[in-house]
Amino acid sequence: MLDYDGTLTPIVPDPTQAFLPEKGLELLRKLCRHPQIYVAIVSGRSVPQLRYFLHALAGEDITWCGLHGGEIYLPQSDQFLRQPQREQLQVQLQPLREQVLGQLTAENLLDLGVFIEDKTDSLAVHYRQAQVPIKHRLIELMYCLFASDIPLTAPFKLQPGKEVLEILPHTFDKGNCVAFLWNLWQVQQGCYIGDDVTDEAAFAVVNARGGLSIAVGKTPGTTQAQYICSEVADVYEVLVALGS
Ligand SMILES: O=P(O)(O)OC[C@H]1O[C@H](O[C@H]2O[C@H](CO)[C@@H](O)[C@H](O)[C@H]2O)[C@H](O)[C@@H](O)[C@@H]1O
Repeated sequence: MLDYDGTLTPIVPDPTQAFLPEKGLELLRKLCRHPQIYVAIVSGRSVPQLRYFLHALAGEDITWCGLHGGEIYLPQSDQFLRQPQREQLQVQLQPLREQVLGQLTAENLLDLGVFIEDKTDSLAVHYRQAQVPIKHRLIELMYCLFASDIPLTAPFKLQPGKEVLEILPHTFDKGNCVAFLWNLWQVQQGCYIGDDVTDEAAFAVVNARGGLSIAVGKTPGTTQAQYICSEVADVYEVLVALGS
């Protein structure tokens, strides 16, 4: 089970440009064709976005988990699983979307390197390209909104990531997603590789089930993962070892 951004592909300034290097594609293809391995991508991106970036793997036996587990496509049964309350949550997200957009516009933050990636069921507010004072102001605004307007924000959590704050339903969680796949596949030996705070929930589940957890770019003491790799190139070495 593999995270996408920062794990299979290096972090880049523009999220629309996070294409998978050819070597990563080759390794994933090989793993997908391995008779004893199930492959899943477990990402904060939506499933359609992941499949766009990885269109070269179309037709391969790969399970797609998007929106931090909020949606899962299982190719074996051709099933697209979504959270049961999805439509109601989309309706509840709309006034919060308008509130966030209104506040960012009022403070001109959208002209200063902040932008919203709208994933329909969730919003990612990116600030990688903003100056430090702007980042601080944005973070303050978002946390104040969540602390002050409980009726508006209650169905959602504010989840930090790499230079991003995501607004998403509480049930969208990589730990739940990994537990679901583990049970579905009746995994004997599982491995999860990820790089971000959102991957910690997945590490915890894998650790509790006796699997292998690997964090990318972390320092000891900052992650629950059992092992650390320093960069994406090291992840590829692990994939080579897993496939052989
Ligand atoms: O769970 P992941 O696969 O790691 O996805 C997490 C988020 O990744 C993307 O944003 C991050 O990567 C961008 C490209 O390298 C980078 O520009 C941005 O600063 C990072 O936060 C993606 O845009 C989000 O939707 C994902 O939730």
